[in-house]
Amino acid sequence: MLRNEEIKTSSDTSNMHQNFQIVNHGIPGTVLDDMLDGVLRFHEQDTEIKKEFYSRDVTKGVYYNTNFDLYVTPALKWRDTLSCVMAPHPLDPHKLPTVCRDITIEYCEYVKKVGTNLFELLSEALGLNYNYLKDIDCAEGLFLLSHYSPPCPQPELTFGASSHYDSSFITVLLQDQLGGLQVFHQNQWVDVTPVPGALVVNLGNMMQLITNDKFLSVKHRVLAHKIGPRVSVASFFRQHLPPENSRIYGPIRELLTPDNPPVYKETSVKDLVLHHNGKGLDGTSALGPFRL
Ligand SMILES: O=C(O)CCC(=O)C(=O)O
Ligand SMILES: [Fe+2]
Repeated sequence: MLRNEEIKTSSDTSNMHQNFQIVNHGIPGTVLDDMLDGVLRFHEQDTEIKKEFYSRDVTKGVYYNTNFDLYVTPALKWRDTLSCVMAPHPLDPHKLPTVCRDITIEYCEYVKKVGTNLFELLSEALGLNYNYLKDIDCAEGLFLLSHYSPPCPQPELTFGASSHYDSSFITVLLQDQLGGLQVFHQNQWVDVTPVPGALVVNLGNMMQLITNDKFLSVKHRVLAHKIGPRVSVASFFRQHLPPENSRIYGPIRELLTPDNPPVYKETSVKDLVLHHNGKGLDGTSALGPFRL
């Protein structure tokens, strides 16, 4: 696991990295490889078998489709995705595709631990008790997206994922070695070059909202490739469209001062996700309507 100093401590969070890679995360390399293989196995099955999982109903625990924002996005992405709602309610394992069932469950158990550790470190980096972010349920929800981008004949015409911010508190991302992920940093797109065995961590919109812009969510995208396929697994720490009475989040009171008044309204994860999904991956932050 990364050490606290690597995230930056409470006295200096002004330049908090919005995106970083971690190597000592405790997940065995074989588990990472098996997870990527599992995703490949699922997507490379016969269409007839995958059809069983095809749906655009986001209230399902497991669903497979292409471009979740198909009907609103200005341009289509070169990517298919298997989406699995892994937590807070345990998913019935039988809902998961057989070809990647066991490894998905095993990988998620590890990722939950990584997420818990990260929320402890991020709490401390904010100058809060290490339990703070866990206690407000940031680590409760886990929404897993297993992406597959086939080789693309004209990669200059599309993206693996167009420019966007994640709606999560944090996203733990496992990518294969092909590359293509970029973050927008100091006014330019910068490659997040794959490091064998590493996980990428992105800060998402919900983190930016509760920290009142102390931690900013990272704008990122994935280029399409002539070669491939490219496989990646994004673990979103947030609840997935929870019920109406879900928890309300606003800027953390302990971080506010007369010089740092709240800049966001209180909102539920559900409202933010609905707005995010409703506008699609259009390059803008979903936080706009939630700003005061
Ligand atoms: O495939 C990747 O590397 C990134 C995926 C991503 O940004 C997402 O699922 O939000
Ligand atoms: Fe993303």
